[in-house]
Amino acid sequence: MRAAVIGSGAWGTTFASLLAQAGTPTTIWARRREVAEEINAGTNERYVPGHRLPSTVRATTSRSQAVYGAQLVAVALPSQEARSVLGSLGGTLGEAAVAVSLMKGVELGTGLRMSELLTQVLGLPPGRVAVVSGPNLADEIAAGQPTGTVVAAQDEAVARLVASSCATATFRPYTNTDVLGVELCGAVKNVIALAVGAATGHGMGDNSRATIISRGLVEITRLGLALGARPETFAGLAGVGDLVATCSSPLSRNQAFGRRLGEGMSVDQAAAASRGVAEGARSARAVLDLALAQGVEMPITAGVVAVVEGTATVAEVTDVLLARPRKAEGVHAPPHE
Ligand SMILES: NC(=O)C1=CN([C@@H]2O[C@H](COP(=O)(O)OP(=O)(O)OC[C@H]3O[C@@H](n4cnc5c(N)ncnc54)[C@H](O)[C@@H]3O)[C@@H](O)[C@H]2O)C=CC1
Ligand SMILES: O=C(CO)COP(=O)(O)O
Repeated sequence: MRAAVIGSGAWGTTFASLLAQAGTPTTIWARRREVAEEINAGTNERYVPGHRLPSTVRATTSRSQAVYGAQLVAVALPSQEARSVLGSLGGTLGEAAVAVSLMKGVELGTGLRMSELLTQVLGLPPGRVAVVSGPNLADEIAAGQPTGTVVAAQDEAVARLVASSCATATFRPYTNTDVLGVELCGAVKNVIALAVGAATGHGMGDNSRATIISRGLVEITRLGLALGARPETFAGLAGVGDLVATCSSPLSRNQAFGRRLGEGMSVDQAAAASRGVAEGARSARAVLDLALAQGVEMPITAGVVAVVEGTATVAEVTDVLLARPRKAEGVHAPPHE
């Protein structure tokens, strides 16, 4: 077994290390030559500072060379860049190769989840595309801290294959066949983490944070159910697990991005200060468009879109959310009369 990882950022490099630790030699595609050379010398200080990479992790700046002969091709790019980066690989993967999305976003304009995008751009049947999503802050995993994750694929056998290729003594994958649900959880929790950060930056405390997390989970669940996800997925590692990790960890880039907005920075300033991609900032609009098309209400997500697009301040969004008609707690509860 040989694997390729497209993307040499925090998660791509860390996931490549997991694959290598699990016994699968892995080649990373890096956009920049100096990053590829550094990985070949055993480190990636910008994205995985302070860690040595296994010797069976290699890197190249040639996409076709990275995927040549790979039975597993994992993709860890910013979601909005995936289409353009992967375009040249369409139809080049081996007969039995499996593509794995490590990304947590929704494509703007098309509303495609990343597994759908991989299917389309790489020319693969949906059954040969898997996703990995869960409470997986790259810095902690690179440091060898234990965590669980979810590997989802339509075909349980494909999910098991991917799970066995990345399982280590500290990285414990569970399998799931609810690809849609697992993927939506990952994309929407980034939007909710951004909202939590914005509230914190604006001076709100733990009660506000917990309220946004809980009502955020309702939004994720509402959209997921409307699109056909399975309810139990939301209570699992990819749902509650990742929502809690991202909304409570100071390591989260999405939360930090939101906090900077809450403190008064512009979107451009917050992006410039970010340690890496903050998917929630760009996927929020795509998620909201999906919700609008389904007639699903997502008021926190709508608030994030308004702040990111500059049509409302954090203070104005807070007022709007608090002034909404009161209702019962349920996912589908109508407003009180
Ligand atoms: N970092 C983390 O803890 C985790 C990240 N993810 C997800 O994985 C995906 C990738 O995230 P990270 O690796 O953390 O991002 P990152 O910001 O650390 O790295 C992104 C990588 O993509 C490359 N890139 C950016 N724009 C590009 C372009 N136009 N063309 C080619 N390459 C480009 C960068 O050079 C870099 O190598 C995101 O969807 C993220 O939500 C998922 C789980 C954990
Ligand atoms: O997806 C993640 C943790 O599971 C990483 O979150 P951030 O992109 O907000 O850092």
